[in-house]
Amino acid sequence: MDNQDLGPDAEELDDHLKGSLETPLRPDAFALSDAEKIVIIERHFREIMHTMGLDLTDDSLKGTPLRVAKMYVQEIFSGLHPENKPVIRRFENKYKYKQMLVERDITVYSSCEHHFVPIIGKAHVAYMPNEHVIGLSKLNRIVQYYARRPQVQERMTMQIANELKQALQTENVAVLIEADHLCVMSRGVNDVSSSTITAEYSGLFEQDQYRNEFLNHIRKK
Ligand SMILES: Nc1nc2c(ncn2[C@@H]2O[C@H](COP(=O)(O)OP(=O)(O)OP(=O)(O)O)[C@@H](O)[C@H]2O)c(=O)[nH]1
Ligand SMILES: [Zn+2]
Repeated sequence: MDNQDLGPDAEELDDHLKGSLETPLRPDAFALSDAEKIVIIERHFREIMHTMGLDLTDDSLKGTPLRVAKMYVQEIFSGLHPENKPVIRRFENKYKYKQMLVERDITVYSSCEHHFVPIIGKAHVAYMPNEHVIGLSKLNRIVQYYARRPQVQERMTMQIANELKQALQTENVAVLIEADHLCVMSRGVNDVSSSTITAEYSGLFEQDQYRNEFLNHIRKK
Protein backbone atom coordinates (compact mmCIF):
# COMPACT_ATOMS: atom_id res chain seq x y z
CA MET A 1 0.00 0.00 0.00
CA ASP A 2 1.17 3.51 -0.77
CA ASN A 3 2.38 5.36 2.33
CA GLN A 4 0.04 8.23 1.59
CA ASP A 5 -2.94 5.99 2.21
CA LEU A 6 -1.91 5.58 5.83
CA GLY A 7 -2.76 9.17 6.72
CA PRO A 8 -0.41 11.62 8.39
CA ASP A 9 2.56 10.20 10.30
CA ALA A 10 3.31 11.18 13.90
CA GLU A 11 5.61 14.03 12.88
CA GLU A 12 3.03 15.51 10.52
CA LEU A 13 0.35 15.22 13.18
CA ASP A 14 2.62 16.94 15.66
CA ASP A 15 3.24 19.79 13.21
CA HIS A 16 -0.46 20.03 12.54
CA LEU A 17 -1.27 20.23 16.24
CA LYS A 18 1.40 22.87 16.81
CA GLY A 19 0.06 24.78 13.81
CA SER A 20 -3.50 24.66 15.06
CA LEU A 21 -2.51 26.46 18.24
CA GLU A 22 -1.78 29.51 16.13
CA THR A 23 -4.52 31.91 15.09
CA PRO A 24 -4.88 31.32 11.33
CA LEU A 25 -3.25 34.32 9.65
CA ARG A 26 -2.35 34.92 6.02
CA PRO A 27 1.41 34.92 5.30
CA ASP A 28 1.19 38.62 4.42
CA ALA A 29 -0.89 39.52 7.49
CA PHE A 30 1.44 42.35 8.47
CA ALA A 31 2.13 43.82 5.03
CA LEU A 32 -0.21 46.73 5.76
CA SER A 33 0.33 49.27 8.52
CA ASP A 34 -2.38 49.77 11.13
CA ALA A 35 -3.24 53.12 9.54
CA GLU A 36 -3.70 51.45 6.13
CA LYS A 37 -5.87 48.72 7.68
CA ILE A 38 -8.07 51.35 9.31
CA VAL A 39 -8.64 53.13 5.98
CA ILE A 40 -9.64 49.88 4.23
CA ILE A 41 -11.86 48.57 7.06
CA GLU A 42 -13.57 51.95 7.33
CA ARG A 43 -14.37 51.81 3.59
CA HIS A 44 -15.77 48.28 3.80
CA PHE A 45 -17.75 48.93 6.94
CA ARG A 46 -19.29 52.00 5.32
CA GLU A 47 -20.33 49.71 2.47
CA ILE A 48 -21.91 47.22 4.90
CA MET A 49 -23.89 49.98 6.61
CA HIS A 50 -24.91 51.46 3.27
CA THR A 51 -26.07 48.02 2.06
CA MET A 52 -28.18 47.65 5.17
CA GLY A 53 -29.93 50.85 4.20
CA LEU A 54 -28.48 53.09 6.88
CA ASP A 55 -28.19 56.80 6.15
CA LEU A 56 -24.50 57.60 6.46
CA THR A 57 -25.13 61.33 6.36
CA ASP A 58 -26.90 61.03 9.73
CA ASP A 59 -24.97 62.81 12.47
CA SER A 60 -24.86 59.82 14.76
CA LEU A 61 -23.97 57.25 12.07
CA LYS A 62 -21.47 59.06 9.88
CA GLY A 63 -18.54 58.47 12.22
CA THR A 64 -19.33 54.80 12.80
CA PRO A 65 -17.27 53.24 9.98
CA LEU A 66 -14.10 54.95 11.24
CA ARG A 67 -15.00 54.20 14.86
CA VAL A 68 -15.43 50.50 14.08
CA ALA A 69 -12.22 50.37 12.03
CA LYS A 70 -10.18 51.95 14.84
CA MET A 71 -11.84 49.73 17.44
CA TYR A 72 -10.98 46.58 15.45
CA VAL A 73 -7.36 47.44 14.71
CA GLN A 74 -6.35 49.33 17.86
CA GLU A 75 -8.55 47.72 20.50
CA ILE A 76 -10.53 44.51 20.27
CA PHE A 77 -8.31 42.80 17.64
CA SER A 78 -5.00 44.40 18.64
CA GLY A 79 -3.80 40.99 19.85
CA LEU A 80 -3.44 39.87 16.23
CA HIS A 81 -0.28 41.93 15.97
CA PRO A 82 2.82 40.42 17.59
CA GLU A 83 4.17 43.89 18.30
CA ASN A 84 1.39 44.26 20.88
CA LYS A 85 2.51 41.16 22.74
CA PRO A 86 3.34 42.08 26.33
CA VAL A 87 7.00 42.22 27.19
CA ILE A 88 7.54 39.83 30.06
CA ARG A 89 10.54 40.33 32.30
CA ARG A 90 11.52 37.27 34.29
CA PHE A 91 12.76 37.73 37.84
CA GLU A 92 14.93 35.26 39.64
CA ASN A 93 12.91 33.27 42.17
CA LYS A 94 15.21 34.46 44.97
CA TYR A 95 12.82 33.51 47.71
CA LYS A 96 12.64 29.91 46.38
CA TYR A 97 8.86 30.08 46.37
CA LYS A 98 7.79 26.64 45.20
CA GLN A 99 4.07 26.61 45.95
CA MET A 100 1.21 27.44 43.67
CA LEU A 101 0.53 31.01 42.61
CA VAL A 102 -3.03 31.61 41.45
CA GLU A 103 -4.26 34.73 39.67
CA ARG A 104 -8.01 34.40 39.55
CA ASP A 105 -10.94 36.32 38.05
CA ILE A 106 -8.91 37.89 35.25
CA THR A 107 -11.35 39.71 32.98
CA VAL A 108 -11.66 38.13 29.55
CA TYR A 109 -13.13 40.25 26.81
CA SER A 110 -12.79 38.47 23.49
CA SER A 111 -14.64 38.02 20.22
CA CYS A 112 -16.12 34.91 18.67
CA GLU A 113 -14.38 34.23 15.38
CA HIS A 114 -17.51 32.69 13.88
CA HIS A 115 -19.89 35.60 14.50
CA PHE A 116 -17.66 38.53 15.56
CA VAL A 117 -19.68 39.16 18.71
CA PRO A 118 -18.27 39.28 22.25
CA ILE A 119 -17.08 36.46 24.46
CA ILE A 120 -17.09 37.76 28.04
CA GLY A 121 -15.79 35.90 31.05
CA LYS A 122 -13.04 35.20 33.51
CA ALA A 123 -9.74 33.41 33.32
CA HIS A 124 -8.01 31.80 36.26
CA VAL A 125 -4.34 30.98 35.81
CA ALA A 126 -1.83 29.31 38.08
CA TYR A 127 1.75 28.16 38.06
CA MET A 128 4.32 26.56 40.31
CA PRO A 129 7.60 28.38 39.77
CA ASN A 130 11.00 26.91 38.99
CA GLU A 131 13.86 29.37 38.83
CA HIS A 132 11.79 32.35 37.69
CA VAL A 133 8.74 34.39 38.56
CA ILE A 134 7.05 37.16 36.58
CA GLY A 135 5.11 40.27 37.62
CA LEU A 136 1.51 39.52 38.53
CA SER A 137 0.07 42.01 36.04
CA LYS A 138 1.85 40.16 33.24
CA LEU A 139 -0.48 37.21 33.82
CA ASN A 140 -3.45 39.52 33.14
CA ARG A 141 -1.65 41.04 30.15
CA ILE A 142 -0.99 37.63 28.57
CA VAL A 143 -4.71 36.77 28.93
CA GLN A 144 -5.71 40.13 27.42
CA TYR A 145 -3.32 39.80 24.49
CA TYR A 146 -4.73 36.44 23.40
CA ALA A 147 -8.31 37.56 24.10
CA ARG A 148 -7.97 40.53 21.74
CA ARG A 149 -8.33 38.40 18.65
CA PRO A 150 -11.13 36.63 16.85
CA GLN A 151 -11.15 33.47 18.96
CA VAL A 152 -12.59 30.13 19.89
CA GLN A 153 -12.38 29.52 23.60
CA GLU A 154 -10.42 26.28 23.32
CA ARG A 155 -7.63 27.88 21.29
CA MET A 156 -7.49 30.94 23.54
CA THR A 157 -7.06 28.62 26.55
CA MET A 158 -4.22 26.71 24.90
CA GLN A 159 -2.48 29.86 23.64
CA ILE A 160 -2.49 31.37 27.13
CA ALA A 161 -1.19 28.16 28.69
CA ASN A 162 1.56 27.91 26.11
CA GLU A 163 2.64 31.51 26.59
CA LEU A 164 2.75 31.06 30.38
CA LYS A 165 4.95 27.99 30.01
CA GLN A 166 7.37 29.92 27.83
CA ALA A 167 7.36 33.05 29.98
CA LEU A 168 7.82 31.14 33.22
CA GLN A 169 10.00 28.36 31.82
CA THR A 170 7.98 25.71 33.56
CA GLU A 171 5.44 23.10 32.49
CA ASN A 172 3.58 23.56 35.78
CA VAL A 173 0.77 25.72 34.46
CA ALA A 174 -3.02 25.70 34.73
CA VAL A 175 -5.56 27.83 32.85
CA LEU A 176 -9.32 27.73 33.29
CA ILE A 177 -11.67 30.04 31.42
CA GLU A 178 -15.39 30.44 32.09
CA ALA A 179 -17.15 32.61 29.54
CA ASP A 180 -20.45 33.68 28.05
CA HIS A 181 -20.69 33.67 24.28
CA LEU A 182 -22.97 36.36 22.92
CA CYS A 183 -23.42 34.27 19.77
CA VAL A 184 -25.13 31.66 21.94
CA MET A 185 -26.97 34.17 24.15
CA SER A 186 -28.27 36.87 21.84
CA ARG A 187 -28.90 35.01 18.58
CA GLY A 188 -29.03 31.48 17.16
CA VAL A 189 -30.00 29.21 20.03
CA ASN A 190 -30.71 32.29 22.26
CA ASP A 191 -29.68 30.62 25.51
CA VAL A 192 -28.80 33.20 28.14
CA SER A 193 -28.12 30.75 30.97
CA SER A 194 -25.44 28.45 29.57
CA SER A 195 -21.75 29.27 29.83
CA THR A 196 -18.59 27.60 28.57
CA ILE A 197 -15.71 26.28 30.66
CA THR A 198 -12.37 25.27 29.15
CA ALA A 199 -9.21 24.23 30.95
CA GLU A 200 -5.65 23.20 30.31
CA TYR A 201 -3.49 21.53 32.94
CA SER A 202 0.12 20.59 32.44
CA GLY A 203 3.13 19.48 34.44
CA LEU A 204 2.25 19.01 38.12
CA PHE A 205 -1.32 20.18 37.43
CA GLU A 206 -1.96 16.88 35.69
CA GLN A 207 -1.94 15.36 39.17
CA ASP A 208 -5.26 15.40 41.07
CA GLN A 209 -3.70 16.92 44.19
CA TYR A 210 -2.50 20.10 42.47
CA ARG A 211 -5.43 20.37 40.11
CA ASN A 212 -7.85 20.15 43.05
CA GLU A 213 -5.89 22.72 45.03
CA PHE A 214 -6.16 25.09 42.06
CA LEU A 215 -9.88 24.42 41.66
CA ASN A 216 -10.44 25.00 45.39
CA HIS A 217 -8.61 28.33 45.24
CA ILE A 218 -10.69 29.62 42.34
CA ARG A 219 -13.98 28.46 43.91
CA LYS A 220 -13.38 30.37 47.17
CA LYS A 221 -14.97 33.79 47.25
N1 LIG B 1 -16.07 24.97 19.92
C1 LIG B 1 -16.45 26.26 19.92
N2 LIG B 1 -17.51 26.65 19.21
C2 LIG B 1 -17.85 27.94 19.26
C3 LIG B 1 -17.16 28.90 20.00
N3 LIG B 1 -17.77 30.09 19.84
C4 LIG B 1 -18.82 29.85 19.04
N4 LIG B 1 -18.89 28.56 18.67
C5 LIG B 1 -19.84 27.82 17.85
O1 LIG B 1 -19.45 27.84 16.50
C6 LIG B 1 -20.53 27.27 15.78
C7 LIG B 1 -20.59 27.82 14.39
O2 LIG B 1 -21.45 26.94 13.76
P1 LIG B 1 -22.36 27.22 12.48
O3 LIG B 1 -23.40 26.16 12.45
O4 LIG B 1 -21.49 27.40 11.27
O5 LIG B 1 -22.98 28.67 12.82
P2 LIG B 1 -24.51 29.07 13.01
O6 LIG B 1 -25.30 28.55 11.86
O7 LIG B 1 -24.54 30.53 13.27
O8 LIG B 1 -24.88 28.22 14.31
P3 LIG B 1 -25.87 28.55 15.51
O9 LIG B 1 -25.08 29.38 16.49
O10 LIG B 1 -26.22 27.20 16.07
O11 LIG B 1 -27.04 29.29 14.95
C8 LIG B 1 -21.76 27.52 16.63
O12 LIG B 1 -22.25 26.28 17.07
C9 LIG B 1 -21.23 28.34 17.80
O13 LIG B 1 -21.93 28.10 18.99
C10 LIG B 1 -16.03 28.47 20.74
O14 LIG B 1 -15.35 29.22 21.42
N5 LIG B 1 -15.71 27.15 20.65
ZN1 LIG C 1 -20.03 32.77 17.74
